[in-house]
Amino acid sequence: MVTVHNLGYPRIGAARELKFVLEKYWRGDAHEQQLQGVASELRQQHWTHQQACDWVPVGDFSLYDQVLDASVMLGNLPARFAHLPPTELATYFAVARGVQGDEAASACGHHGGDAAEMTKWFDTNYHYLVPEVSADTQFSLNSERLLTQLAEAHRLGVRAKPVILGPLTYLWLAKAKDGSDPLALLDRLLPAYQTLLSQLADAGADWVQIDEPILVTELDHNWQHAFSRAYHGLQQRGIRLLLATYFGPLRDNLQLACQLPVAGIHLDAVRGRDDVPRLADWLGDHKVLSLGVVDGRNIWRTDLNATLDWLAPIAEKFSQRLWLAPSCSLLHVPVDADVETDMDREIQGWLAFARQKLAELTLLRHALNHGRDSVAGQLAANASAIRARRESRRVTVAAVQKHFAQVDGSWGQRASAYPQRSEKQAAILALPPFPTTTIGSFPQTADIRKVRKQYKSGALSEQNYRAAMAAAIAEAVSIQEQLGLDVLVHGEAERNDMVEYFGEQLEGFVFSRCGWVQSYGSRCVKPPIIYGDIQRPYPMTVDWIKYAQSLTSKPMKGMLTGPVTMLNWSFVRDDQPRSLTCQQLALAIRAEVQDLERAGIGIIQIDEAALREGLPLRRSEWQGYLNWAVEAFRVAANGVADETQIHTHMCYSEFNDIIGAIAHMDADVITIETSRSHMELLDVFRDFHYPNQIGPGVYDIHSPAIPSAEQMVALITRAAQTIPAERLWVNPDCGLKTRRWEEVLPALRHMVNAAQTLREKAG
Ligand SMILES: CN1c2c(nc(N)[nH]c2=O)NC[C@@H]1CNc1ccc(C(=O)N[C@@H](CCC(=O)N[C@@H](CCC(=O)N[C@@H](CCC(=O)O)C(=O)O)C(=O)O)C(=O)O)cc1
Ligand SMILES: N[C@@H](CCS)C(=O)O
Ligand SMILES: [Zn+2]
Repeated sequence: MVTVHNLGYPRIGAARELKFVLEKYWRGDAHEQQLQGVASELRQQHWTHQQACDWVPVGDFSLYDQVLDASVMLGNLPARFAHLPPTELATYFAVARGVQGDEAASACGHHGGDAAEMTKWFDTNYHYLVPEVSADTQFSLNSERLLTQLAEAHRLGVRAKPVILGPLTYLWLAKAKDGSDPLALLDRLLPAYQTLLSQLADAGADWVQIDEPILVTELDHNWQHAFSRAYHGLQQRGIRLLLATYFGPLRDNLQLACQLPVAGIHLDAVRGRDDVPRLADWLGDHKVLSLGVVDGRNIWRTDLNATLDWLAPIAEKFSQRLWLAPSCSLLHVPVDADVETDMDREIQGWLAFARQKLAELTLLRHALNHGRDSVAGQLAANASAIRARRESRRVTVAAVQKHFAQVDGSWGQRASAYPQRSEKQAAILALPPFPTTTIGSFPQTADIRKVRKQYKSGALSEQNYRAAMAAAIAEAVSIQEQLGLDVLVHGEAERNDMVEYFGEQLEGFVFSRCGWVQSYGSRCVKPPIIYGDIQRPYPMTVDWIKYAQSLTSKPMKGMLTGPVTMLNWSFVRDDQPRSLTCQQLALAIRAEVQDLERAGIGIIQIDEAALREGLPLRRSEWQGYLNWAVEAFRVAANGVADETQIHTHMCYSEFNDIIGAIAHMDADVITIETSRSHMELLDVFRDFHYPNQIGPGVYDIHSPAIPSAEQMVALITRAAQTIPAERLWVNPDCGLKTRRWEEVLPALRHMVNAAQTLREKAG
């Protein structure tokens, strides 16, 4: 008998209940009790959604982030919060969001309240809070949260499988500020895990899922050895460990994984299917083989008949030792496709969100345990949905294919090299030294979002909606003129999201109404769905940018999202290589770039905020990705005359390994995140002799703190020691959409003053 289990469930709520109560709580409009009440209701609801599973994850629910939960459980909070009670909610949110202003002064000392660093969870658009460690770190177990949730689940009759982050992955995710090696802390960490497992056994847990996704990355000998050592130390009477790996194949770590003394192994059989024969051979006679056969990273229905054909011999061999699951936690997909009644019916029929994915798994279980005939009707319905998608005439568009066939190497090439282009651009733009600009978005105020909601629900006419957006743009332009910025932006008021906005206007995309996916904390994104060939039926931004330009004599930057970021932040069709879909996106963006140029816009920014996160988890595969990703950017950007200045923006701070690819993008100007690293990041640009212009961020937009002009002068002075001053721009780290005007106005005023000071100093 095959078993079905789940690795993790979306926790934000189908109607984003958790987001709304969290934000209420943070505003002081809800008590802790109310927050915990909603959280508990959500857990119950989610367990109900999963009740058909034989094992249901418990402990995957988090009020903010599962890695922060692990840090709290292991008693490892950043030292600057050490004086706060470690298990209190106020401490938890202080680490997640920082403690500001007066609160910081009283609670944490002058600058002690900075939030923990946030970064991408593997190759997803989810962000976790980075554990901070040092050579002195000590761990002490606080398992109350997990044990309470386990008791709650048991009370409700849930067949609970506690989920914990494994010790190696925890240390791998951690950053040591003192330069020490986090792996050296393993011996200090393991006793906490041993005690935890024994407590879980006492609390009646049978299986424990222990997540070690780093097993799908290239691990050196030290880490591989540490796995053996750790797991030999974690054997515990009365508890069976299911070692969960996901986001890729095990490959060179497969043998290691098979040799670990655990009771079962979960493999992502969507991305790691080629591993299955070896895993099945090497696993041994007693271990459970859990196969993630339903894609937890995408929203397409699974081809159940093909999956059954493939699974049948494995089920025969493993019998009750075969478990089925999604490939990874369902955190990365929305909750329910059935509520998407506004969506094109045909395409809705091709989709499976979290609830539908679990239903697919139980159907597979039924077919394997009781024969396919017992679910013949449902399997036939699945087959017809799969066939409908495969044969749909809406997926392939002849005009796109024809356009695509015309692309040759010249499309990615500017007419002249950077030195010639920059002279021409400088002559036209006549910008001062240290030109100031911003990254694109201005605060998305509650008013702006409310107006959009009214428009989308039909309560506001298109004319009135556009008038409201025009007013917001005009205000943003006027504010920038008053501030004295050199290159202006329109502020992106009309955009719900930098990816969704463009997807909504392109053919080949569909949109969900409620398909929210958590990005971090209470923040969510609604990734567009790419189902077919992509075309741009009409210009997407030209009217707004032209309007903004008409309000000022200063240069107005056109503002676009690049093809690689569009791809990486969407749910992408799985019937052709991602590189091909990316090229189609590139052609659509290229057409927009050329239309902006024709409309007289002389500076165009193409954001590639997600270029780096698309890097495969294994380094050996990086170059292949970078080749097509950079070429897609070049095709999008380089169809313009030398006089048009192309900017790109990347809001992350790790360029060391990809600087060659960044240089090959050949944008005239790149704006990057640097303020937190105090410009250290620029060393790599210097060492590489990066030739083009750079705008290193001088204002950390993730913090509500308002940097002074002096701080910004110091940062740019530091930057000028690394990069020639004539190639430096002055700008924030990223867009300002999540900030409030009260923070943005003084910060930008200081930024303009800082540039002025630098110009005076330079004489
Ligand atoms: C730069 N980042 C982005 C990533 N991915 C993207 N796709 N986009 C990004 O910008 N990944 C990396 C980072 C992640 N960072 C963020 C930052 C901020 C958010 C965020 O603020 N998300 C919003 C939702 C944004 C949105 O789509 N808004 C819509 C709908 C607004 C809405 O919810 N309206 C309410 C009613 C509001 C009212 O009445 O006042 C409703 O419909 O009920 C819009 O503006 O129209 C969030 O709130 O979570 C995400 C990732
Ligand atoms: N232009 C976008 C980039 C974010 S990465 C913004 O300013 O919000
Ligand atoms: Zn950014």
